[in-house]
Amino acid sequence: MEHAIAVDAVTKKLDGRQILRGVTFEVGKGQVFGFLGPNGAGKTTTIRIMLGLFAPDSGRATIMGQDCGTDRARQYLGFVVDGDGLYDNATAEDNLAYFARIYQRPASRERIREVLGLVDLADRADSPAGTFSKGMRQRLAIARSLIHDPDVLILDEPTSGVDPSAQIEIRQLLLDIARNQGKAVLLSSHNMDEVQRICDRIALLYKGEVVLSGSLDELSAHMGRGGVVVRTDGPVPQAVWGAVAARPDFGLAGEPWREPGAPLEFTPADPALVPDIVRSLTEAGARITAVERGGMSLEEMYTSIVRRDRTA
Ligand SMILES: Nc1ncnc2c1ncn2[C@@H]1O[C@H](COP(=O)(O)OP(=O)(O)OP(=O)(O)O)[C@@H](O)[C@H]1O
Repeated sequence: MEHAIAVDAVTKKLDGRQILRGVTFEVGKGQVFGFLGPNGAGKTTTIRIMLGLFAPDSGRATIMGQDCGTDRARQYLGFVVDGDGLYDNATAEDNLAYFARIYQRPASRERIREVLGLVDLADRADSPAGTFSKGMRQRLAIARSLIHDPDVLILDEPTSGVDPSAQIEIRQLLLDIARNQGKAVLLSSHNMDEVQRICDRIALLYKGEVVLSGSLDELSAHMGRGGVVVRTDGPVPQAVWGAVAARPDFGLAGEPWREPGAPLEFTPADPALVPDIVRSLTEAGARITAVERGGMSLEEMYTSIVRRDRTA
């Protein structure tokens, strides 16, 4: 299947410095893709290449199979980067009409009202953008990026600086755009919780390279090494942890007796050992309240990679 966005071994030098060192990732239609990385990792440079503002030194970047930077690629692409780019004195409707003309796809009044409805601003069509809250401006900017019905949407920190309830609305909108309209949404973000909530897949860029990529479920299970977390009712008595610590194949992690009330974490040699772990704990007198799969959160994955390297 053709990828909506395909970035393949892209390199880029700026001012004699190697900024991108072979960046590769793909985004499919209907997906929300999280593009992550610490400051200076090269996200904006990669986004500029996708928007056609920079050409790669080597490698290839395409939007719906068309080379980034070509008019054909641009027609498939909507974006909100570097602020919302709205005209404060123009009404919401006029802002959209203006951008539709830039895309050489003049939009009918019906189309403009339809897109404003999608971002829940239909009743503010005649209000100047300057009267809108930050969250409403961001939704109007997203509407603007959708006016020519692109297949791909690229958003740089779309919820930065908006209040929590407006963030929820924007996330819901992005999910709707991907799931119900089948568009590919690439979202750069420093907010791991947000990415974990709405993204299907991620790429973590670090020092100009993708150091982690894939579906969040797979990454979490893989980096958590298939472990399990067992929660108990009250502190774990010595006899209980002693019973499971005596079985190296159970893979008891840490020293639970040092932290009264902490859950017991295991990375068993074989997932089939989980019922044996539960039985051993119960027989030793533990009152188990929950057994959970112990994958890593995205934030834990991110910090384990970035911190590990910084301290190396
Ligand atoms: N036009 C330019 N000329 C020279 N160097 C640049 C240029 N643009 C960016 N850089 C450098 O490239 C590196 C990567 O920057 P980039 O903006 O792509 O990172 P980023 O991942 O988007 O970071 P942030 O999260 O802070 O936005 C930085 O060291 C930056 O100083």
